[in-house]
Amino acid sequence: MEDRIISANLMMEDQVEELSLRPRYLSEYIGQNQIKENLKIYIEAAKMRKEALDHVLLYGPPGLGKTTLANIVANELGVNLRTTSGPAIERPGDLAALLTNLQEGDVLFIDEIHRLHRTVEEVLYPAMEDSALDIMIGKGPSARSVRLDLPPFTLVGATTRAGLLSAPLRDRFGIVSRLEFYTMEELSYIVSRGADIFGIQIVGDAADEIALRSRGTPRIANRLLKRVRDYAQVRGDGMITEAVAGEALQMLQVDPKGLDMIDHKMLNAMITGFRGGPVGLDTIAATIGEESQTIEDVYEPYLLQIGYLQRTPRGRIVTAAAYNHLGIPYPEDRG
Ligand SMILES: Nc1ncnc2c1ncn2[C@@H]1O[C@H](COP(=O)(O)OP(=O)(O)OP(=O)(O)O)[C@@H](O)[C@H]1O
Ligand SMILES: [Mg+2]
Repeated sequence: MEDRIISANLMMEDQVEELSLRPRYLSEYIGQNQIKENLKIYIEAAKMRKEALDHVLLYGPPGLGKTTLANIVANELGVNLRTTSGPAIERPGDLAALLTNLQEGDVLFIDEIHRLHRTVEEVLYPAMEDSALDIMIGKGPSARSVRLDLPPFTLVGATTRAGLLSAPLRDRFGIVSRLEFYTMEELSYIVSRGADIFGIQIVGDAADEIALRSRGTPRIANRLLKRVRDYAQVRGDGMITEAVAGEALQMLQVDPKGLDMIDHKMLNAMITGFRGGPVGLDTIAATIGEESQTIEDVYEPYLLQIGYLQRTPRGRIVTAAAYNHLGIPYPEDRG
């Protein structure tokens, strides 16, 4: 995948700054109000009962705040957080080692949990359900399974693709939350908060302008803010005015809806090559030279959300709204 300014994926340079921008408590976490409200109650109840919080599954497109929430859950509970990811756990023994090192009430965060190996996943079932670990001792006919007790813990799983989770795994999460794209107002607030943390001045209209182009995604809002900050420092006096923000965003080739070159390429290819669809995902992918999975996880969710694309059983369709945005006449015979 190309590195693009509005990519919701993490680039190296961002990782350090992400740490400083990342909210640490629910009170600093903007938006996702329903999820916050629920978590607040569950966390408080678990603390009152002095029990581990039920297992939590967080899912949604990249950059919406899953990792951030996992950290917050541990902070709010006042417990340790162990972080790992699906592909990082190669063998069942690796997971067993992680689990036996947990202290009572700890949070184990498994990112990209849909990528757990099957054999590893099976270790999780008794761990999640009974706080137990089944270990095989010996080999061949004399092999037997021994059950070890684990301290009660909370598993927080994150994934961009809940659909790929096996049913037995999904069913073992007591709390399942889908993160939604953020509203303009929320993103504008996130931008202003970021500017505060960076110690730069930004006018409200400029924050709105950045929010508008952030594809409902805090990670993109923060990244655009940083690029605009650079521009303001070099071309202006450091203050982010509406004019400075406008010029900087223009230079970044992100259009007023937050669409970039790749979105344009994809929509244009579907319109010129396939009369706007329906086109199968794999065909789109081949036409623009991207992977189907990247399109499905990263590019498409926002286009679906703003109603520029539609999913049908026969493939994706470009909507009239998208034609309109691109300034291309909508074919009359399509009603
Ligand atoms: N609710 C929020 N309020 C303020 N900032 C946020 C919020 N959610 C996310 N952010 C910011 O966006 C950045 C990206 O969030 P995070 O890493 O949690 O996303 P993610 O869902 O885990 O993404 P991925 O799927 O790529 O792992 C964070 O570093 C943080 O600065
Ligand atoms: Mg993450």
